[in-house]
Amino acid sequence: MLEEDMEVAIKVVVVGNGAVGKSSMIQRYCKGIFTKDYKKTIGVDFLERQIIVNGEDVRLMLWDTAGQEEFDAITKAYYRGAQACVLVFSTTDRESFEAISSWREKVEMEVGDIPTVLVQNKIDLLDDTVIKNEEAEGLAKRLKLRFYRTSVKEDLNVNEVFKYLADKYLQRLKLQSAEETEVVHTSSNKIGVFNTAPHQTAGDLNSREVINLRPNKQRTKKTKNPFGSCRLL
Ligand SMILES: Nc1nc2c(ncn2[C@@H]2O[C@H](COP(=O)(O)OP(=O)(O)OP(=O)(O)O)[C@@H](O)[C@H]2O)c(=O)[nH]1
Repeated sequence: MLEEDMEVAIKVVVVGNGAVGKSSMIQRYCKGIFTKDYKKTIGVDFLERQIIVNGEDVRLMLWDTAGQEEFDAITKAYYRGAQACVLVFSTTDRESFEAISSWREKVEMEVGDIPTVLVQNKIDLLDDTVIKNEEAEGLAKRLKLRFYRTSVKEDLNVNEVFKYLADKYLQRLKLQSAEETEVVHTSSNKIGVFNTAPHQTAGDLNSREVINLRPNKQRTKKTKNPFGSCRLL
């Protein structure tokens, strides 16, 4: 259990070629709607949703980045600080599948290794697929990523994608907390050893053994408003 009355906020970037369904996926997840119209994302957009994962309040901030290369310079800046990533390609767009590795590199260059998931969207159009199942699964294996097939249109597997990422992020956070506790524990043992030197004062010890407690989690105060779970900012 993490601290009470605190909620974990996770910045998630959704990336992939144009028209694969990134905006639609975020809209489906945060607003529960799907539209057939294609409106190219200019730069970056963001929506958020609060969920409970393993008893923890989690606020997912979903950043919708433009898939068109012309916006690359703008979108890259928004990867900074991202804590999880969704890589999306479309069942009916071969190029979007082949571009996945380069999208991953772009994100990794900015934020390193963060919880990431590979998503094949538009599986309602499987009859027109241009990517074999083995190819998609092979890519996921090569990149060591969990793989989901979604249809934003039919609302298939969208919730699962974000739940998995939140869960994975929380696991890392807990592991990190445990490691920090371990560091404090080890240092305090060392202070005990120093105590055997008769002329040392507490001040001396503190100046030698500095214990760094880093608030390394991005958290916000818990919102009590039950209607605040989905907002357009
Ligand atoms: N059949 C089908 N169409 C979908 C699905 N998801 C999205 N679409 C359609 O695909 C088109 C592109 O969707 P967007 O969400 O705008 O794509 P995007 O990836 O955000 O595109 P950019 O903003 O250019 O990066 C729209 O016409 C959507 O209605 C799906 O699961 N199935």
